[in-house]
Amino acid sequence: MNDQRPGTLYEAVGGIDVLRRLSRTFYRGALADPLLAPVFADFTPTHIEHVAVWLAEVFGGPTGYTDRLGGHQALLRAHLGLAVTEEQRLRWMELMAEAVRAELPGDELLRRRVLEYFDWGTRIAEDVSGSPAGTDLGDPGPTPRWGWEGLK
Ligand code: HEM
Repeated sequence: MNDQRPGTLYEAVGGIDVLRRLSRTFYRGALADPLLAPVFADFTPTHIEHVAVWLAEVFGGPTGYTDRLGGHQALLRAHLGLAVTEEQRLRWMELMAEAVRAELPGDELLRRRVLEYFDWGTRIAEDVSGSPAGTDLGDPGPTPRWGWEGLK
């Protein structure tokens, strides 16, 4: 993991509009998928924007999720009670990998780092989703940051 590059993953993906497209393409797939659609029964279009804003912050861009949307704790709380299975997590990863191939620049290291973040993050989402809605998560600390060498 010593393949250092200058700048942030946020800059390398091409900024917020690319992350919006990534999020939109992913949800188009997820909502059409028989295994995932039931999990997203309460989906609204704001979801697409919120995921893009979260990813921007994780990848070293603007801190909009912490500033306006409740930060790390709100992100974790959104997954409480969903009871995500490992099979659903793996399907989520497959659909995100397709979205990454469709929407991100053709830079293999960049794509790999982004998918490594999703592999890490979906395991946390699955774990948290096993606790009931409203569970007190304590202070999870600041929003995680992911760069060219993974978790910062
Ligand atoms: C790195 C992995 C993940 C990220 C970055 C992520 C991101 C987010 C964000 C930002 C929200 C809040 C949306 C909003 O405010 O409207 C959210 C909610 C949600 N996520 Fe995830 N998520 C991840 C993994 C997963 C997985 C693996 C599943 C299920 C298979 C999942 C299912 C959901 C659902 C159903 C909601 C909506 C909950 C509600 O109704 O409020 N997420 N996610």
